[in-house]
Amino acid sequence: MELQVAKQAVRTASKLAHTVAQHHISSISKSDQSPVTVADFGAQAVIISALKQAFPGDPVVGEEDAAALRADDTLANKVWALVKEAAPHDKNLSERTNLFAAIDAGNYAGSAKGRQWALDPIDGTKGFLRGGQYAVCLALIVDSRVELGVIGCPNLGPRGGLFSAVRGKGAFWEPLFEESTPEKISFRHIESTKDATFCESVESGHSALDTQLKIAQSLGISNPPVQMDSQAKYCSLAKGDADIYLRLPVRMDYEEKIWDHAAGNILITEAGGVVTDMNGNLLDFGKGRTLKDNKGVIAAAKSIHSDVLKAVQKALL
Ligand SMILES: Nc1ncnc2c1ncn2[C@@H]1O[C@H](COP(=O)(O)OS(=O)(=O)O)[C@@H](OP(=O)(O)O)[C@H]1O
Ligand SMILES: [Mg+2]
Ligand SMILES: [Mg+2]
Ligand SMILES: [Mg+2]
Repeated sequence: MELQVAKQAVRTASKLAHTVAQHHISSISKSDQSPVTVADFGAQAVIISALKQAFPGDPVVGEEDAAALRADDTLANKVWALVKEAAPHDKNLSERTNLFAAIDAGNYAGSAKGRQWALDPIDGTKGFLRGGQYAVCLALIVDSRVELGVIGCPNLGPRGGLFSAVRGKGAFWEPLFEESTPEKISFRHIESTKDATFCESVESGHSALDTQLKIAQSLGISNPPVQMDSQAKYCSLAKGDADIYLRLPVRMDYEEKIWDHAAGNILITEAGGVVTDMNGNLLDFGKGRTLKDNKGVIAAAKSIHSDVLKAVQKALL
């Protein structure tokens, strides 16, 4: 039930974003200087509305809020038109006033106990703006642990990708905009770290790419890294296109957001990988809206994760 609802909602939101991407996209700048677009707001509205219909009692930790729309009627009308086109029969979104409430329902502060959804309506908004990779990411967290994750990647591969994982059930790929049987995916088998390929951030402000280069060298890696925005990085590892994703903090005061990692986290573990922080601890999704207790992210195949962790710790001594 949860999986079907999450997949349908991510498909609808991905279609909305993909439609916006066919035209010139403008963005507004949030208080942290990061960009947000009409597609981020629209995708958050349709996903939260679908969740509230199926699971009215479940809280949602979503990235966006409706403040900018409440203050700008033209912007609100644009988002409303997208939402009506993407989800014309949604009863929770029958009037424009419902739009703000749906988006603002993502304001949950997070908790260590019980169910909560983590939603990144568009992850990699910068990638979205440059026509690169971006991802619609939704995860169900129960008692601080991710139980289900769904990621829509409109630009990953010729048919896009809908990635999904449920704890204990494996990781799957299917084309994003067609109905077809999901295919099981997994990490590729590699014997040694020297054969590995990194998948890394595009933004040097999001991850210490210079340090990562040194770590790659210390692991004997000569393959050039693959750079892409968003949780499409986790998807690439899970389907065996790359082997290591490092996200090493550039600023020690930055706390990673749970919606930037939750769906990718279970996709990795269900595809045969391991995710820890740079101290080797599992990510704790029960500390609020951020991963307060973790610094850095290391995702890799089970067979090489401990070697990668050692190399990271040596490089940061
Ligand atoms: N300083 C800093 N450090 C780490 N992460 C940050 C930082 N600033 C922003 N963000 C978050 O990065 C999210 C995008 O990450 P990506 O992996 O797509 O970025 S990139 O590959 O580095 O370009 C991006 O998510 P979206 O806003 O959903 O695009 C942000 O939540
Ligand atoms: Mg994000
Ligand atoms: Mg986002
Ligand atoms: Mg953002």
